[in-house]
Amino acid sequence: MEIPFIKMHGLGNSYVYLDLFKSQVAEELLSDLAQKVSNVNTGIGSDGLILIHPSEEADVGMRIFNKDGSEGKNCGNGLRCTAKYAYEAGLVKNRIFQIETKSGNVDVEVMVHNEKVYEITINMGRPRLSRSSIPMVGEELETVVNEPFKVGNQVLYVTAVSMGNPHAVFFVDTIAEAPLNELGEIIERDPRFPEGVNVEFVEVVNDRELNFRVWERGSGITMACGTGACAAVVAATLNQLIPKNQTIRVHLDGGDLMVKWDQAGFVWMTGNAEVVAAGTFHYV
Ligand SMILES: N[C@@H](CCC[C@H](N)C(=O)O)C(=O)O
Repeated sequence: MEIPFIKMHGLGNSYVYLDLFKSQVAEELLSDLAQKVSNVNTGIGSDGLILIHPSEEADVGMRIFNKDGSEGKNCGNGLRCTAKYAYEAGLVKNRIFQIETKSGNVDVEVMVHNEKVYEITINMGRPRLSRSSIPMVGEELETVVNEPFKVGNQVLYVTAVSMGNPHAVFFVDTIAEAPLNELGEIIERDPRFPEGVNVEFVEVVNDRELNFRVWERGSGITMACGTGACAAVVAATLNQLIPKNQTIRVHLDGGDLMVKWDQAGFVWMTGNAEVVAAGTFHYV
């Protein structure tokens, strides 16, 4: 089967995108297709697959599948790429529009120069903080902030945040010491997170900057995670490491995102998105 695709990335977090306004793929093939396109040797090479589809609730819809074929409910970098594509391909006519995700609709604004989108701001909604909304097992509390979290012989301290998908944030003294390879997969699959978790290590540089590295659920180490950067700002605020209602520059492996958790409780993310390639994937 020949499947038309576009490859895009947000700060190096790359996905193969299918425009389902133009073509269709059967639901039962999607998980397998995500694994195949993601393979760097036998596929296109990406962190997963994203579907851009017609929506009855918003202007356009987005679904995300991780590299291992599992479906996620939200994707910050994917949202910026979807927004860029939707505007440039004429799926939407205005610079301000809505995208539907499996975790709700988000408001989007694209900045345009010569008909090209060069920056995207997304209202990522209010973080969900209760233990059951992560979800994380244990006594239901309003928040899970700096809670001791034993992994093997070590005790780490976790702050848990849902941005529509689950994040476990750990603060480290220096980002170079973030134990991504050693602990990323172990924490992702820890039974205390029944749906798995995205794992972030964060260094507070000062009250306006964070250094950030991520192990993503279903994809492993990636160069950036938009929902993760939002979760990091929320977690740093909850731990009183940065002030609320201030724009924070988050340094990810693939570049920077600007994130603000505002007075009304909404998290705003601003960054760019790039098109890498377009073509046809030969799916067998
Ligand atoms: N890269 C994403 C998040 C993708 C989904 C995530 N791995 C999950 O399973 O929740 C982002 O930019 O937010």
